[in-house]
Amino acid sequence: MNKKIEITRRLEFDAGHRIPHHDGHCKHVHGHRYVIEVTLMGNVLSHQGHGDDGMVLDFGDIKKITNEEIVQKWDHAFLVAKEDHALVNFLASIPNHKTVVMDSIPTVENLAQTAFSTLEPIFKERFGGRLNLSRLRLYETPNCWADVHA
Ligand SMILES: Nc1nc2c(c(=O)[nH]1)N=C([C@H](O)[C@H](O)COP(=O)(O)OP(=O)(O)OP(=O)(O)O)CN2
Ligand SMILES: [Zn+2]
Repeated sequence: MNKKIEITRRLEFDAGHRIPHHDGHCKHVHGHRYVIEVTLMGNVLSHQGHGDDGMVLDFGDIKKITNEEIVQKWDHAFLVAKEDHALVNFLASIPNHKTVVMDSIPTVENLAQTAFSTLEPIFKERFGGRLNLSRLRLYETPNCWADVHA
């Protein structure tokens, strides 16, 4: 019996953003402690004598890839929409500021979709298609999150 199993690794990062046309307080520059949960689906490996025996994938591999591709890029960065010209120009005027200019408004939905579409092909390519990114959850606050499903 070797059923497909989902495993999830959670990582956290801090970033600034604003939603420029928001009707409420989110139009102001502010930040969040984001939490990203990366869920992979696959079969449990039967690799007697290997470190990954009994695993879908070592949690350490999920951590390493998610860190390299998302967390290190977005942590302590300001995530700004390219259409938010005033803020893009202001951030560009600060020497060495860590700014990530996004194609879309940095809502939690859009950030989650960006993270999903960045990570999905990487997991597929590195693990020979035996795994798939089945869900990516991004929390913007403890009460607000978005899920992207494969
Ligand atoms: N669908 C979305 N709605 C909102 C988003 C979003 O990304 N997608 N973002 C915001 C704000 O940026 C903010 O992050 C959320 O603020 P708020 O609703 O105040 O959330 P809190 O958890 O801080 O609310 P509490 O009332 O303090 O629990 C707004 N909407
Ligand atoms: Zn916010």
